[in-house]
Amino acid sequence: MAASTITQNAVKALLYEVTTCPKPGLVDPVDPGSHKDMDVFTFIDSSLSLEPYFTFCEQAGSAFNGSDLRELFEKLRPRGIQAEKEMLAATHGINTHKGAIFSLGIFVGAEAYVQKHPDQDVFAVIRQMCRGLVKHDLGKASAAPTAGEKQYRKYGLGGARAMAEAGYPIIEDVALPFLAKSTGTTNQRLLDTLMKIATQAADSTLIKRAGSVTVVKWAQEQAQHFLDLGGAKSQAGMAFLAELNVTFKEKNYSLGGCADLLISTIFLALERGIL
Ligand SMILES: CC(C)(COP(=O)(O)OP(=O)(O)OC[C@H]1O[C@@H](n2cnc3c(N)ncnc32)[C@H](O)[C@@H]1O)[C@@H](O)C(=O)NCCC(=O)NCCS
Ligand SMILES: Nc1ncnc2c1ncn2[C@@H]1O[C@H](COP(=O)(O)OP(=O)(O)OP(=O)(O)O)[C@@H](O)[C@H]1O
Repeated sequence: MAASTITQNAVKALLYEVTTCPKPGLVDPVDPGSHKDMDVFTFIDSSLSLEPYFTFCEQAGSAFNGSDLRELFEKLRPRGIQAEKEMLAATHGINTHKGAIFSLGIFVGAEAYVQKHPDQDVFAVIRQMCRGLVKHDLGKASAAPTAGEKQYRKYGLGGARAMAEAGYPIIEDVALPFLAKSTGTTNQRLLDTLMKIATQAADSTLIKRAGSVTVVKWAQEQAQHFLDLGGAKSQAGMAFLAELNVTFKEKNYSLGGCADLLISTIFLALERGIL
């Protein structure tokens, strides 16, 4: 049976993001960036493996009729852990989409819920779904802390979880309006939107790889400089982006979190006919 529109747009969003080129440090069709263990084909395999997961998230969102939306998030989470395993089976053990399984799964569930409850707003629904998430996940010590858990202890940054609990303000207030107003080819619009996200995000993948939080301000300044030069539609912008890609690869930097935020932005843009 063909997947529904929501699920198709989720998979499409993953494929649009990896196709966008050239992204600094990230995997795209001509360059795996700072990710030597994967390439665009790994991302295609990973994206298609996640279709049953998005179908689940969509059905769960569509069927949910309770009064406490945290219960919807609690339904998605164990299925998300299974989806991580399915991704790793499809990629022979490589983490291509861990962050996207988390954030896009939330968006798919929320969007399906909103389609059944059209008086509600998707970002407000996400805020209700993820209420208390940072305290719940990061408020206790863990035996084998992840990068996100370590950064919470060291810098007080809540990473992907804090972004979800706040209802993704970077997407609602910055990325989606920016993409809606953007012009040019799809690739130019998506590159500019990625860099717009990078002017504001505190990306836990970047912090982990740099081993320092000061990298955040540096990366935000680089992204702003690219946009100030005229972005993807300008020769100066594209020349600067090529230099930035070299710097990212030399330093083994990656904007994995920004890529995930772009993926969810693309998903909503497809849902709303902006792309
Ligand atoms: C919260 C998640 C992303 C794990 O976080 P973790 O502490 O392992 O890592 P970390 O915080 O560094 O981020 C993981 C990924 O999130 C993305 N990310 C990084 N920064 C950001 C940001 N500011 N905003 C959004 N996404 C980001 C990146 O892709 C990164 O690789 C999720 O995988 C999770 O909940 N894992 C626990 C198991 C689980 O419940 N899985 C199912 C989720 S539905
Ligand atoms: N096009 C892309 N290229 C690379 N990473 C991406 C891309 N799109 C999204 N990401 C995100 O970046 C994350 C991968 O980052 P990273 O490779 O640092 O994680 P890791 O495999 O846990 O760490 P390491 O490679 O240091 O062992 C994934 O969770 C994924 O969600």
